[in-house]
Amino acid sequence: MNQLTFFENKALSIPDELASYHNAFFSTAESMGYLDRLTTVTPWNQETIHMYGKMLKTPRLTAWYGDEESIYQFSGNKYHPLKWTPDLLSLKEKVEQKAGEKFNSVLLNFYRDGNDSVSWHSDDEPELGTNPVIASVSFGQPRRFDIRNKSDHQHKFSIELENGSLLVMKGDMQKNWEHRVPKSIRPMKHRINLTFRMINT
Ligand SMILES: O=C(O)CCC(=O)C(=O)O
Ligand SMILES: [Fe+2]
Repeated sequence: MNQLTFFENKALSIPDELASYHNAFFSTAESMGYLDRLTTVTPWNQETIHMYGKMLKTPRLTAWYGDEESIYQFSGNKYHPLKWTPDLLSLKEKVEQKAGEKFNSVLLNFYRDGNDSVSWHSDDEPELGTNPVIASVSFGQPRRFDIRNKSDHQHKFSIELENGSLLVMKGDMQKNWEHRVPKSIRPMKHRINLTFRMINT
């Protein structure tokens, strides 16, 4: 069973208007290949963020790829993307076909173990536009993905993002909802997540 929330024995998935989930979008063998190659060839970075007057290290490693003009502004910094690799371009094409959308950039997250995480946030930067479609691919260790309503934190959903899965977020998912990947006290192996985005330039 993948879903963690249940109602009368029926698994509750994310409402269709917020996201669609595709398990085994990539085969296990394909996924393991991508995980291995992306782990080793990506120039991973650990960003520092300013929070509560402290400089904190982001609890995961990241990398940003995309078309040259897909510059991403965050906390007063401008991030220039790395150039597409053949692997990332082929992933982008498959994901674009399924999502029925074009993307010009991808953010890679590397969760090294259960201590790595991403805390509650929405991907609502202005350059993503209103109601963006964001396609999220996961390789490696399955991790829990939580979603909660911004105005009612008790209104929430959880799913497990499995090896080779594709989650397409859409509608008002970024406007009215937040998401996270929580830390886990159970031992966790490597996971790489890729979120394909269209940055308006
Ligand atoms: O790792 C994930 O599944 C989510 C990553 C995420 O939310 C993000 O990069 O904005
Ligand atoms: Fe996100």
